[in-house]
Amino acid sequence: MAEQAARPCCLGWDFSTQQVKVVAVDAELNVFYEDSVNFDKDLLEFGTQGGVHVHEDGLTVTSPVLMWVQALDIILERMKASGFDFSQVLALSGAGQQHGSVYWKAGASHVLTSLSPDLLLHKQLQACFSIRDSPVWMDSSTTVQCRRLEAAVGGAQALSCLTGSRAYERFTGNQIAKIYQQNPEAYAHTERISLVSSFAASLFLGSYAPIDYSDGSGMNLLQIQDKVWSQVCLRACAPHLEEKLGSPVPSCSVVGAISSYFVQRYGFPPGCKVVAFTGDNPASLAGMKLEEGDIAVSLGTSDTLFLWLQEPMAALEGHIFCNPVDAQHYMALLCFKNGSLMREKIRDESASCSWSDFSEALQSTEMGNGGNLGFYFDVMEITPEITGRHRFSAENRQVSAFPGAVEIRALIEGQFMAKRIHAEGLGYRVMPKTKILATGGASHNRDILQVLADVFGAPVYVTDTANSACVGSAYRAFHGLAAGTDVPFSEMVKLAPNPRLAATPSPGASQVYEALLPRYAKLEQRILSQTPGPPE
Ligand SMILES: Nc1ncnc2c1ncn2[C@@H]1O[C@H](COP(=O)(O)OP(=O)(O)O)[C@@H](O)[C@H]1O
Ligand SMILES: O=C(CO)[C@@H](O)[C@H](O)COP(=O)(O)O
Repeated sequence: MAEQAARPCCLGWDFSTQQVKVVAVDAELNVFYEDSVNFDKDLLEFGTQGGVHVHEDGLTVTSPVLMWVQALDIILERMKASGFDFSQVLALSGAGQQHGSVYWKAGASHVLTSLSPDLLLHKQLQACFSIRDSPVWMDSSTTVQCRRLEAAVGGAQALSCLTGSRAYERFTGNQIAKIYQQNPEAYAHTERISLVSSFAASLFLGSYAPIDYSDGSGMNLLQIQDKVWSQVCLRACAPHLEEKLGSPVPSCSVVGAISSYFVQRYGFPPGCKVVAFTGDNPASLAGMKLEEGDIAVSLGTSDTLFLWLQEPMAALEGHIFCNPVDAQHYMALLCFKNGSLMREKIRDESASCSWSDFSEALQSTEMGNGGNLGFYFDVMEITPEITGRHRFSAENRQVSAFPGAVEIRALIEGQFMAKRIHAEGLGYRVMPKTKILATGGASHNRDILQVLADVFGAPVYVTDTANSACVGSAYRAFHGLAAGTDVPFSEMVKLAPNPRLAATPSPGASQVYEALLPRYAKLEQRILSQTPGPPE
């Protein structure tokens, strides 16, 4: 093979719900390498669906932590086999699905610091976890713990003011409380608790990496203005929790140099810096170069809508996280659990398992779908807390089914109308200059993006890769190289490719959806009033 020219770069990782992904970005901030390992397809032995195990109670959702480790082994071995020149990696950072938690067993730190380069990671970490099935963001089994936490701080609004969110079932503090109450022995044998992001950073660091402010904001434990753990929240969840979490750090922190394991096994340079990993949505904000006034829509396993905030605005719906690229600012986020996995189900039922048939259905149906509206929540939705499928005719009569193409458009229009209604409910407005930045796997689908543009009445832009969390992590790694120089992140990414226009609102779209949105909102309230909330 011809000698490859040296190409200094940074790596960006994403330990998301369904995959481990990596990109390599060169000094001109161009992506020149991408790979991913899909848990369901490439690690069949773990038997996951959509990267997770949904337990029999229908509420508990976990992922095997060793599956994540093994996926990293696979991707690194593939890179090595492809001849990737690890010696050019100046720094790396990454992201993880938010809120998930990893429980390192007492003594695991010694294993992490003395890994043999002759063996794969998963072979050496088999006995390092006191909980082998990590709770993840799709879990909704901790309602009892949520109410206790809110009571401990003076109510939902007080908790939202303190930590950026009322208590949410998927948030890590409530998950830790459940493990302490239901598995006290495992909790006692746990010497460190990581988020998925800081767990992944720990693998590269060869020691426990700290939790960053931005992903730490998704725990119901961090005071988002003072950026310290809330003692009252820690005490309400579990004893000795602060020592198990370690101290949180600014998201731009260089947390150390890469472990000798990676230097000896893969040829990383000993000075390769590890920059704090963060949540996948904060990393996506970095990767899309999101600016104030823009709205980001991530269409991954979860759907999220997020935007840049200068000041926190406590609310009883949605979340405020510390901003991952500007320590003085924040980001607001709404999360929708019935995202890509719901779209896949309707695709399989109504479009013969084919995305091209799915697209044809969207192309063959009119904006507004003849007044038909649908709500599709096969798992308990987060925003709002509704479950089940609910269909309504133009006359607001509940019906049991739609024809295939109508079903597909009802799903997509409903998902985007929900996003717009709940965003506007929090005071966010589409302004004349608003850009919608779309990312995530479904942002590959031009016809889905057209509906997004129509419903929001705003142009939709995409970046070259849908893996914005990976790209944002690589950008943050480059920014880490400039640590101590006070170069702002925005300055560092100026040269990065700008998002490109993917869809603009169709003529007449605003009239159609200005009429439909209030109907959708009223029907959502009707369903909410008929749906029992999550079990107390
Ligand atoms: N052409 C497409 N149209 C719609 N959805 C798509 C398309 N291609 C991929 N997807 C969806 O993208 C999802 C994966 O998105 P991704 O952002 O990688 O997920 P995550 O980061 O949560 O693991 C898949 O579940 C799949 O349904
Ligand atoms: O819970 C949230 C955000 O609050 C989810 O967005 C998770 O962060 C999962 O991310 P994806 O795997 O869907 O990207």
